Amino acid sequence: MSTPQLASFKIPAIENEPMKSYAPGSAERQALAAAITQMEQELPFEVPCIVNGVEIKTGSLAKQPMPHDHARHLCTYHEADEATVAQAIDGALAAKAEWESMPWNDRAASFSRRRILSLIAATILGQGKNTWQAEIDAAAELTDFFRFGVKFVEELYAQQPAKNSSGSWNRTEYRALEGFVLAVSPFNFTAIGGNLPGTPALVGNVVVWKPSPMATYSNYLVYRILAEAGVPPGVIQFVPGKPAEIVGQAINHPSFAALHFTGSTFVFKKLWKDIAMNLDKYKGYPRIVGETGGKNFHIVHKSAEVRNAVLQTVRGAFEYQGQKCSALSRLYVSSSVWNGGFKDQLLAEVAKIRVGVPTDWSNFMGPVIGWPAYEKILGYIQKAKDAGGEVLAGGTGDRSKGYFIQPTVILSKDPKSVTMVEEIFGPVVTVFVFEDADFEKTLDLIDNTTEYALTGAIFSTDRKALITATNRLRNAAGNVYYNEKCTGAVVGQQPFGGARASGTNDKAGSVSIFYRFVSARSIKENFVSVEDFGYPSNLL
Ligand SMILES: NC(=O)c1ccc[n+]([C@@H]2O[C@H](COP(=O)([O-])OP(=O)(O)OC[C@H]3O[C@@H](n4cnc5c(N)ncnc54)[C@H](O)[C@@H]3O)[C@@H](O)[C@H]2O)c1
Ligand SMILES: N[C@@H](CCC=O)C(=O)O
Repeated sequence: MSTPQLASFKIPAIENEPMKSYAPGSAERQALAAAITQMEQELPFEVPCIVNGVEIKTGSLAKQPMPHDHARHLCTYHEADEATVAQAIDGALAAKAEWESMPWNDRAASFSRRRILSLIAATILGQGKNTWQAEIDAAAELTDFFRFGVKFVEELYAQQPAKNSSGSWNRTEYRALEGFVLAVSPFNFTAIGGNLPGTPALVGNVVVWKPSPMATYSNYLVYRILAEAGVPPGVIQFVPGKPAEIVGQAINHPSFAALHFTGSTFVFKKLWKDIAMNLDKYKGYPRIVGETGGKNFHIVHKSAEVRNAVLQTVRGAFEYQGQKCSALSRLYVSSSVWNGGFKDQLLAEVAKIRVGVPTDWSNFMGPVIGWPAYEKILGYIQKAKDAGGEVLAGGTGDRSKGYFIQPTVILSKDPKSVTMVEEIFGPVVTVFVFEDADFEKTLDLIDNTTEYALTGAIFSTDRKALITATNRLRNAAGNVYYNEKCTGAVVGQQPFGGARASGTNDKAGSVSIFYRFVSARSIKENFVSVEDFGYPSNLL
């Protein structure tokens, strides 16, 4: 028997989750310190796959090391094998009918969660974020994704045909996709881990979720939080393990209906091609949603307020060790500003940055995520040097205990040198100084230098310069900031995503993304019987 829905419910008013400051002596600092200590005492945790709400221990074990202390690991996890993935897909498809037909308010209730302290601690220890970065991610952004998601779906469902001809009623129904959604999430945001399965599930889809090996424990806690909040068994299947195998098996399945991916451009393009090659296997045309890499810029006009531009640059480039898709990595500065104090202030501020374990409150930067990232980032610094780049700050690393790289500033005379073009995903910013008179030429350069188009910021007190830059850079970034760093988009405030090689720009944190995970059905009901098949125009 279907469940009656006896009212049109309104969701409670929502605001962005207030962020806690963790100031010295505050209750939240004390509580978080205790949660971290407890987690450190209890680790390593054992993480199973979870299929149909049941823990599966395959026995094929992998570790998630802690990037600040690589000899120790936060968890050991069971890698999903072929049988487990098959069971996850079958189980999700079996859970689909009940979930998609559940009254919307009941589905929504499972996503109206509150912050969880252990998730912040897991993000600090497992992904190397300092407290503030973990707070904006695992507490604020995750909560916002879910709560605003509920509001966006309410808005989506309210979109109904504008007109009804006399004697009829038109309705639009937002069906879940036919089949299952595959969510493949990155290491760098616990919130994105939750959002990738959460968004499709909110609109009634069932999801097979493969988390990043480097964020397994925090993502497992997200799964548990959702399950405890009421997401039924089978609706989200948690299958950590070998990426290529698990993802390959899922996209080979005839019921594969959508990919919800965030990660590198390289992997996304590969998956898109694999899906295209499988097209004849599928029942429909799979939806492909992917937010990927960036090569984000700041341009500092001669009219810029220098102090603000410097400090925003430091945060944009070095927060979370530059491991945000939105991180600043190419900086264009007008020569009068560069020589008139920007350079000196930038280097003085960078020299103040403390790099070290994320559990030490005074560290602004922590470790990069792992050994391959460490090698890759230092490799890019070497390539920049080989190409004649001048390392003004940093350039070195220490991997004896954790993967630490100093904040690095490179000055390049060649605006198309390798570190101006390719995504590094680490604490490295390359500067190009342009003549004041070449502002417009530099805008074209920004537009043409990389394949990416994710975020950018314009620093100027001259409105005309802001307008010119905004127009000339129309397709160079999906998120643009004036006099503010190019990172830190907030759900419900700056819908996030870029175009070109940076992704499908479906705007996480807005109603737009939900359209990608529904397949609308138009229903027309007629209340007036016809009396003859002929038309008045047929009458003689
Ligand atoms: N645009 C955005 O919103 C956004 C947000 C966060 C991160 N990112 C991007 O993500 C990247 C960093 O994250 P990452 O290192 O986790 O990315 P990644 O591409 O290495 O991994 C992303 C996911 O894909 C999986 N994967 C890796 N190789 C695979 C393969 N061959 N087949 C199938 N799946 C595979 C990984 O296990 C992970 O779950 C950066 O490029 C960054 O710019 C983008
Ligand atoms: N919300 C983030 C984007 C996440 C990318 O990794 C920001 O804008 O900093």
